[in-house]
Amino acid sequence: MNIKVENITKKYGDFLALKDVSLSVNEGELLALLGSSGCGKTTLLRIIAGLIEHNSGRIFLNDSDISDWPAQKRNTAMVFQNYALFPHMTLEENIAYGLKLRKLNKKEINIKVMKVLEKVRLGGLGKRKIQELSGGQKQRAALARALVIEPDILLFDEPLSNLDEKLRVSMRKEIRRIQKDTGITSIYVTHDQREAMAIADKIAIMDGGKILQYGNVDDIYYRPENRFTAEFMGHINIFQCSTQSSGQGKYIEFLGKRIETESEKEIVDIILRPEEVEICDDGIEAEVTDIETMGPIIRYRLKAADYELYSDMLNKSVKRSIDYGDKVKINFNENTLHIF
Ligand SMILES: Nc1ncnc2c1ncn2[C@@H]1O[C@H](COP(=O)(O)OP(=O)(O)OP(=O)(O)O)[C@@H](O)[C@H]1O
Repeated sequence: MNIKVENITKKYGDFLALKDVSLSVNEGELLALLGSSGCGKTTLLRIIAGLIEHNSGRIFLNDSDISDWPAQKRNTAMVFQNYALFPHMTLEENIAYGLKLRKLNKKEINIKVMKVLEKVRLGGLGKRKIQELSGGQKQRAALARALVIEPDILLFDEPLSNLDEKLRVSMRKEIRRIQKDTGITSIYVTHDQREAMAIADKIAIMDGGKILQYGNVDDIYYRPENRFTAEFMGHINIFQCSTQSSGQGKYIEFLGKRIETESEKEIVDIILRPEEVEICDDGIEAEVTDIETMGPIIRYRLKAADYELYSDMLNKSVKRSIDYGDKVKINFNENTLHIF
């Protein structure tokens, strides 16, 4: 199913939580809604599920306008951070619950439950009580319960926030595998940019009830359209620079390079990702003011001309040992600069 959301607005009292939000998700794709706390991610997800009403705008599944359909009719399933499982029931009973409501017979229910438990790798644990499952197993159970009803749309609301880092990484791979396997169109709410990049086909960056940028993972990371997106998607160097005019147009001078810009502004923000700043044999002089080793990557803090900036180098590509206070040469490809 394709999902299309057009010009959704949502008010809580006087507070405008969603401002004219539009987006679409293609059949079989996973869209991550990424933004910080309070930006409206959960509100949008719940509106799509039909759990809360919106003030204006339309929602389409394929070509059907479902804006006025009740939640039960939409055939969406939601996976929550707190699992929302029934603690007094066994794993099997939890998963069978939605099928019983749909009045399937016992045999059909049994087959579907067994199959989905295998899919989420919980086969053999069906008779366990929910309390007897680990955090990761509970999240698999929540996913199984969502999958078993064969939804058209899967909605994930920060499903991995309760798990520790290692489990989060393995569970997001698992969710990705299952989502690709089943081909169910999905929307995944998260505030973690690494999680979004690891799991999604497309990312929508949200802030203040608006979508600031929508695109595939590379677009969002390498071609940010605004400062917020660039800052949200990882560590950055950011500088302010004044623009100058020449006969041919406007330009900025930055670390000895003259860079043309179409910006009309007098002062622009320049963003340069640390992995684009290379310590090399030839280039701009800089002094090392701090070193942080992060396993495969070393992050150097540098002072070059009047700028402080970071360089992330692959540990194994650093040819000689570099110490605090050392003088080094740095370079960067000016095409990797983002000017806002
Ligand atoms: N029932 C409500 N009544 C009033 N305001 C609400 C209600 N629900 C949410 N809000 C407000 O709407 C805004 C968006 O909330 P929402 O839960 O959608 O954000 P979010 O991006 O999912 O944040 P989080 O990651 O913290 O869950 C927030 O400012 C929140 O305080």
